[in-house]
Amino acid sequence: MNTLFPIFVKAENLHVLIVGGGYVGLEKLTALLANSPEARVTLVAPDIRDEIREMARQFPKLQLIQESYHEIYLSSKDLVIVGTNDKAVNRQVQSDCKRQRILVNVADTPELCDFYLSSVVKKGDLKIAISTNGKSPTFAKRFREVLEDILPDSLQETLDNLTAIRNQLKGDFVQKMEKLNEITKVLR
Ligand SMILES: C[C@@]1(CC(=O)O)c2cc3[nH]c(cc4nc(cc5[nH]c(cc(n2)[C@H]1CCC(=O)O)[C@@](C)(CC(=O)O)[C@@H]5CCC(=O)O)C(CC(=O)O)=C4CCC(=O)O)c(CCC(=O)O)c3CC(=O)O
Ligand SMILES: NC(=O)C1=CN([C@@H]2O[C@H](COP(=O)(O)OP(=O)(O)OC[C@H]3O[C@@H](n4cnc5c(N)ncnc54)[C@H](O)[C@@H]3O)[C@@H](O)[C@H]2O)C=CC1
Repeated sequence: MNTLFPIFVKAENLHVLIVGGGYVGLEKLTALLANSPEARVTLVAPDIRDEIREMARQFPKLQLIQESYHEIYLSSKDLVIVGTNDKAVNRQVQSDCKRQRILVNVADTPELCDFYLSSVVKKGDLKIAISTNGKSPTFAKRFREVLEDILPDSLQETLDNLTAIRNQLKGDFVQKMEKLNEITKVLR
């Protein structure tokens, strides 16, 4: 059974810690900032890839710390993503996070994750997150590409029109809901 509960997080309201500055750190950082460029992110690692240093120049809320992980860096963090090449460090970060009740993702170790990153389809304001319950991230990536191809760019216009109608509708909640359900029947 797939028991994952999907939510959409306002990452700009959070302070995220990324532990590890290699390929995995870069991948997760890119995924985070592509969706939430205003998120406050601290990345800690003794070796930090040049691409990450370049990103720090573009994203003022990204702070780099060239040090090894220490529990002190969990202070005032809401969410942690760890992907170092040292399994003992990854496990240490995970157990420190659990003790402090901070949600943690250990990039290549599903059993240590409180949450997974998803493949993300974006068409204007529409955002679809895809997960395979950890079964095949590659399938999630391919399915994202399929959805990106078939969703028309005009979708944003539809959403804008529906927002305008939504804002103009009079009546109580139930009346508005009925009207919007009626108008959107053509989408089925
Ligand atoms: C459980 C999860 C935890 C997490 O990392 O959050 C996880 C775990 C693992 N990934 C592994 C490998 C790969 N991951 C990717 C890609 C992505 N992985 C992502 C998410 C997740 N990966 C979470 C589950 C998501 C779900 O529920 O479906 C995506 C969707 C989001 C993102 O990371 O941003 C992003 C695609 C973004 C996009 O393009 O849309 C590729 C393909 C590629 O990079 O081209 C490969 C290589 C091919 C392959 O193995 O499939 C391995 C094996 C490591 C090893 O062999 O050592 C593990 C560990 C394991 O499975 O045991
Ligand atoms: N690169 C990939 O696509 C994938 C990698 N993996 C695994 O994920 C792990 C990380 O991979 P990469 O990012 O490619 O490795 P990498 O070698 O490019 O980077 C490792 C990073 O971890 C940091 N690090 C090491 N000890 C640390 C500590 N004590 N505190 C903080 N940071 C520390 C290093 O400074 C470096 O920035 C590896 O074990 C790899 O086997 C798994 C799946 C895919």
